[in-house]
Amino acid sequence: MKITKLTLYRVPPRWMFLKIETDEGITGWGEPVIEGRARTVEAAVNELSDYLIGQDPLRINDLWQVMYRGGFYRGGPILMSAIAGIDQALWDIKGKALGVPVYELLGGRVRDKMKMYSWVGGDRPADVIDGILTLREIGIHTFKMNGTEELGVIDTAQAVDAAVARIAQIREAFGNSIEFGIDFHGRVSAPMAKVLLRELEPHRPLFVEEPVLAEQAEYYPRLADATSIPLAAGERMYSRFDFKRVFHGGGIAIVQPDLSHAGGITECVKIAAMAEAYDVALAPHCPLGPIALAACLQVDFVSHNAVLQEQSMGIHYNKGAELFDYVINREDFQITDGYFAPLPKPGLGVIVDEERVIAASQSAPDWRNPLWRHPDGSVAEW
Ligand SMILES: O=C(O)[C@H](O)[C@@H](O)[C@@H](O)[C@H](O)CO
Ligand SMILES: [Mg+2]
Repeated sequence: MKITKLTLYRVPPRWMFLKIETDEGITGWGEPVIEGRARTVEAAVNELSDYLIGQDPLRINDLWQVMYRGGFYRGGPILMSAIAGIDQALWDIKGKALGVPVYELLGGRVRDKMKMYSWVGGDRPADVIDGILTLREIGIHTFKMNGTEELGVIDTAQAVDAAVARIAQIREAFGNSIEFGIDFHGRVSAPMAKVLLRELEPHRPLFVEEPVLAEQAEYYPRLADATSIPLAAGERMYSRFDFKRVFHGGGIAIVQPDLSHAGGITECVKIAAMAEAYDVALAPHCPLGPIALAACLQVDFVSHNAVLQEQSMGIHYNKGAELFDYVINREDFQITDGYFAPLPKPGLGVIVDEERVIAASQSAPDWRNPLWRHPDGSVAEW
């Protein structure tokens, strides 16, 4: 079998889908994108296609090494997202060629269902209570929300109290009938993370995500020593080589590699295995589309330490399209009492509505994340 063509579609809300065609009529789909830099990843995928056209798509490991090691400069969000989406599509082709879901190619399922969670509240974490009440109606009991708005490197007791009060309200309203993670979203400095973690401790969040920016990873062990709240990170780490420093340094209880940013299925199953060796849980990051989610689920079902799966239904970013709008077999993404069933179909398990993708790609927005500023006019972490 030979790869004949790569086609990219940028589609609302902020996703990009890749279709890889072969000379035997089998096509694979992937989702290579970095939110806010889709056009840059588009260019990277097009450059990498030089290594792919004419090659055997079933030799995923070799193609992965060629794409990664073939360039003198490697790693980082753009290149690893491009490789990720291509890798997803190659696994999709292989599964379809052999008539089995990808998890069968990775040794079969270690579990019968996979626990998921939903976002509540938006960029500025307001009315999370209503969001939780609505989602509980459809059997979802685990949530995630942003922990703060803009926060200064050193901020006020008032700002800390506002962040904590929101969380206290949730526990007051729901007790421990629900669970929730708090995403600091990299908005919190190391000194303020220590303050916030201490104040949040009594409310027992399931985890605190990105307690500091990934570039401040050396603080993870110190912050972990200062709190009993499990710390999570990973969406802004892009390969085993980024994660190995975090495993070695310690402090992170849950790693969250993004299947569309960290080199795809080939790389993320290896990151999951490294995590297991350090007794670290896996909770793949996925605020993106259905192909990325399907790739996550393929890894979840073969990873003993997979504990939670993010998905973007109702997320505040999905303006202009919802998670399953481009999926024909949405019934396969069965959620029962907050758990996904394994995807039954060959490959990644997603049947893409190509017509709808092509139509939507005509009006794809150039999504950018908001640029926030502090009251003094300086740039704030979003
Ligand atoms: O946990 C999450 O989903 C992420 O922090 C998410 O909010 C960001 O990755 C966002 O997609 C960046 O544009
Ligand atoms: Mg996050």
